[in-house]
Amino acid sequence: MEKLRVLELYSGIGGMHFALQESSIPAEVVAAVDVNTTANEIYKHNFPNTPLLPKTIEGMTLNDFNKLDFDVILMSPPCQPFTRIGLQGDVNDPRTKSFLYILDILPRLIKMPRFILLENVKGFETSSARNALIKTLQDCQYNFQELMISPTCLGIPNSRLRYFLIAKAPPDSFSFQKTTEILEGFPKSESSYDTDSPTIPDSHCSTVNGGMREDGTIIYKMETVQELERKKSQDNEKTVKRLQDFLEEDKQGTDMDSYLLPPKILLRYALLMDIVNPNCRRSVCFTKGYGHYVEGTGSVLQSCTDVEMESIFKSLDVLSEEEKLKQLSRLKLRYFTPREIANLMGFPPQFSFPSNISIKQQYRVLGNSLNVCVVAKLISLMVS
Ligand SMILES: C[S@@+](CC[C@H](N)C(=O)[O-])C[C@H]1O[C@@H](n2cnc3c(N)ncnc32)[C@H](O)[C@@H]1O
Repeated sequence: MEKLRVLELYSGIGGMHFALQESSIPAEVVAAVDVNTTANEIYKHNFPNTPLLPKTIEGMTLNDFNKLDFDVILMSPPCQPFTRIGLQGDVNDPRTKSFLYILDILPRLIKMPRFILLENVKGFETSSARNALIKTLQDCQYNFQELMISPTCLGIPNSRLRYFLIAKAPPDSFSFQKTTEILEGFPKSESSYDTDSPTIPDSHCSTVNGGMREDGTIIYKMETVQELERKKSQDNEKTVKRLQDFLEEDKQGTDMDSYLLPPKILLRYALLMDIVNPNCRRSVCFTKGYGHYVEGTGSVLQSCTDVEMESIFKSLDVLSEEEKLKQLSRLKLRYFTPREIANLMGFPPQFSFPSNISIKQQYRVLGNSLNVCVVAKLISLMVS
């Protein structure tokens, strides 16, 4: 098979490029396009030989696209216009402009790409932008399939439910039976997990419900019975790996203490966080605010497993601030490191950050990226 020429749009830190490598499809990225300086620096650090265009997509002319002579588009357009907790500006949000521009360019290309893969947040499927995408693909006679997939489908203990669309130009068709429905998980024949095991309910990256005391000091977690049940069933799901497989060793040189939750955060938010331990088989979606905003941005790790979490939380209410802190500190709650989040997101060991990129920036770009294993499997599925 001749090498496929791939155009990576909204390339960020190169999640799509890593997925392409992971899929083992003979291919080369002929151009990556992104406007973000930090993301571009990280991309260049990891893929020094890939042509990276640090410009806006709408700043590229039809001629620029034609000259790239690509067979595949891999893209994850900005998701803020479609997030369920956001304003849902959809096509009226200026951040959707570049995507609409791509849809306008597509039918006018000298050579339309054979394959297109798009990733976006849950919420995109009900947007006008999605309808415009479907109309363009139908007008251009593409075969396509929409899917909603979380890495838990692949036995990875992390929820990151995302919308995907894979498209194939005629006369090629998919190796699986396509449907007009949005598939939940991979097509049956393609995933032994899906056929052999029950679907694991995904947390949908939701934030944890909470409430504040009248004096404003402590926020209580109001976990529903269903949430507790879901967590329990996820932790019992033997086909999903344990978090310990994704953690960094507490080796010399990694200053794990710097990831411990500071006392102020512990006192104020400990009851609101999604706390997991190395034996768990789940974690919630890590977003770009992780390590900065506390609520709903990702799980925190109980690194001292000798202490029973329930025993600490049970009596917390009646304790003084000082005692509370003492009790909570016994759990050694810490943030996941960027490397651990990258591991959960399927980034290979050779992925790294340039030394000048701060931890906050690392969390931010990882939160904007994607699960490499999920996309690798989708690329294989699309091209086979
Ligand atoms: C959801 S992130 C994609 C992340 C990427 N897939 C990764 O693995 O890191 C969207 C990216 O689109 C870029 N972007 C947003 N609007 C753009 C535009 N008009 N032209 C080029 N890049 C844009 C942002 O800088 C951001 O890096």
